[in-house]
Amino acid sequence: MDQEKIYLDYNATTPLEPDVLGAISTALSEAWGNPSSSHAAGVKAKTVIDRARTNLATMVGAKSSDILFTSGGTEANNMILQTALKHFHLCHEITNGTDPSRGDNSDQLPHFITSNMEHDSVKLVLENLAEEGIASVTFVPASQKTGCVMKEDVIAAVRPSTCMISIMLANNETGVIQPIKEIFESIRHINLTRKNLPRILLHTDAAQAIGKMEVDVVEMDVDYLSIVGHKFYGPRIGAVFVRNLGSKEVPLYPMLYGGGQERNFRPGTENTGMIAGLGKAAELVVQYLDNYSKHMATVRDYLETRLQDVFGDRIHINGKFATSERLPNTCNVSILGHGLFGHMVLSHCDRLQASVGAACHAQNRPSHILLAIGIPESVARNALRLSVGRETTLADIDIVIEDLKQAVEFIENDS
Ligand SMILES: O=C(O)CC[SeH]
Repeated sequence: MDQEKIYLDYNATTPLEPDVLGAISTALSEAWGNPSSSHAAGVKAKTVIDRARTNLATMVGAKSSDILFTSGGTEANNMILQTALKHFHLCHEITNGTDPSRGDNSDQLPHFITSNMEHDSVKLVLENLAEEGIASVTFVPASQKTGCVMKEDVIAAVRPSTCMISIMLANNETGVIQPIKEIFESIRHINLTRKNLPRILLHTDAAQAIGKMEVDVVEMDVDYLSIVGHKFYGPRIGAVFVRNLGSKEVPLYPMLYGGGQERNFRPGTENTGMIAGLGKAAELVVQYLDNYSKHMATVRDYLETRLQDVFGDRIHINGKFATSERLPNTCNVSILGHGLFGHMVLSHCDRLQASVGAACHAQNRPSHILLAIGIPESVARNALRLSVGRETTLADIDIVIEDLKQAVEFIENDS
């Protein structure tokens, strides 16, 4: 009989909390009206949506009028990046000629600054804009001493045509938390001194951070923030925070045109059921974040202790830096040894369900994110990304450790 699987891939996706499922089911059965309709059925649906919007705003310290629902994180990130591109062209004269110090026309194009560790829904958007000659992009390498993008390196990358800085709040593979508040604070000072130049807009993708650590848009002083429901036990839709949405200072341009929903920023008849679920997931984070993060940290730390107990100095924790913070639930670990490739070890585990890196990346080659923070290829290709959840127990970890032990022994005896 198949033994119960132990899921340690919560950074890839999470199950719905039962209360979230209940909220979705109730909304689908009782608030099915068109939220734009003025009759009772429509008003009922709109009320559900407004309550969800308020819960999301509370979760990130925002005004509810600054929250917009999207189909997910990919749409949120694309919308924000495309907004910066359009805003550059709509609002700023492009300086003629070139900057001699650069010897090219890169200052004629909107310039983006990001890190070399972003999720593909930021990385590939910017890579494509650069390849098509529509924008110029600086991918600031993370420090190999901290796993973080350094403020000084971001500042050094700023040029007159810089229109946006987009850096994720916490990395999905290593869990390393980026110094967003510090970086954006320094850029705001630069914005104050820039005359007749594009104001540098500030975005962070908070997909992996929400539900695991405090996320406060006022404290971080961001202009935009991306929210992804299925990373914090919510449904697979998302939302964006836009500071003072509708103001000229922080613009937002629609990628879709239609019936005027979401104040014309994101038209399309609202997905009331999923929005209700997202709102409930946010409500639970507001209520229980401290418990969630403490529990996950306890379990993750126990996991790393047990790994070291069993595998000793063959264990390399990828993304653990003395001066950087990590998400409480993430352990990126390599078991050193010939043939112990991450995907091989996982394929010989009977009970563990995890990944070697981002679910949307190939699982049979070293992660570019680990290589980017200086993990040697021989270590990176043995990486396992283990991410614990709200329900993960110490007993689960004991099972996982035994599973990994037998998988490693099998591979080594077989080689
Ligand atoms: O697995 C992840 O890290 C996110 C989905 Se590509």
